[in-house]
Amino acid sequence: MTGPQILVHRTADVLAASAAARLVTTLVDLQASKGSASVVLTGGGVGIALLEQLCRSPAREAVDWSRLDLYWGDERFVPGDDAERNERQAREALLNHVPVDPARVHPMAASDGAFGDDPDAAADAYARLLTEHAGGRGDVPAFDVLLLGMGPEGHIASIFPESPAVYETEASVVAVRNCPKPPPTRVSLTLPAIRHASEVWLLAAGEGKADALALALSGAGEIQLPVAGATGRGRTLWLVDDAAAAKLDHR
Ligand SMILES: O=C1O[C@H](COP(=O)(O)O)[C@@H](O)[C@H](O)[C@H]1O
Repeated sequence: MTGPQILVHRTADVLAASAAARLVTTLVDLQASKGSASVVLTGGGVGIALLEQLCRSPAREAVDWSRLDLYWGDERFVPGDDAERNERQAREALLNHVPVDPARVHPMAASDGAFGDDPDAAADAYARLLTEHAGGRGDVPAFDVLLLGMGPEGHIASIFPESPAVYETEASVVAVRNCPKPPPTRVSLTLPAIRHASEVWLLAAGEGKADALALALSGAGEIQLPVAGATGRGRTLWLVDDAAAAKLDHR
């Protein structure tokens, strides 16, 4: 793999605002060139801050929200109205405030949803949805932009180091149990599904993320450090702040 392109921002706020501006421009370009666009959303501090910044930006009017497909990279498997839900946080930060087409917003199921308290059934259902949306070209759509946060131990989506999810090579979506970070039960895209994206944008802020980023650049494997396996087909972009970049010697 060629290494990620790394863009360092002064603070977490600057990073979120800059990533929001980048996303607007990217969506406008994609919609102009091929009519619609697809984005995979992430939970986490910077991922939600990006959506809040986008909501505040007058430039949001440049996006045709009705021609956008939205997916999630992972979800906390809790009731639909739980404040921990990545979906709920994304709706409150942005989606409730822009005219998205509800039929093109594709959340993962909640623990009180259509599949009951069965994360395997929820994961299988999301995998089927992705296959339908792939339009006969494989199991997963070619997402335009896939956003990821990262935990201090290098987890991305809900793929934790040395966990069963990181060994998955067949399924596009898996149920995740016994997560070291609460809540313990989740649903997540797998690394092969993430690598279907045209562009992967990793968002990381704060000194707690510095070691994992440095290790990933120094050749750590994806089993020990899942972020090392999160690459896009066309481009992998790390959008980070000064504190997260402190141990990188790329500059
Ligand atoms: O639990 C999760 O955490 C990661 C990272 O979150 P952060 O607050 O440390 O940035 C996030 O990417 C993932 O989507 C989420 O479910």
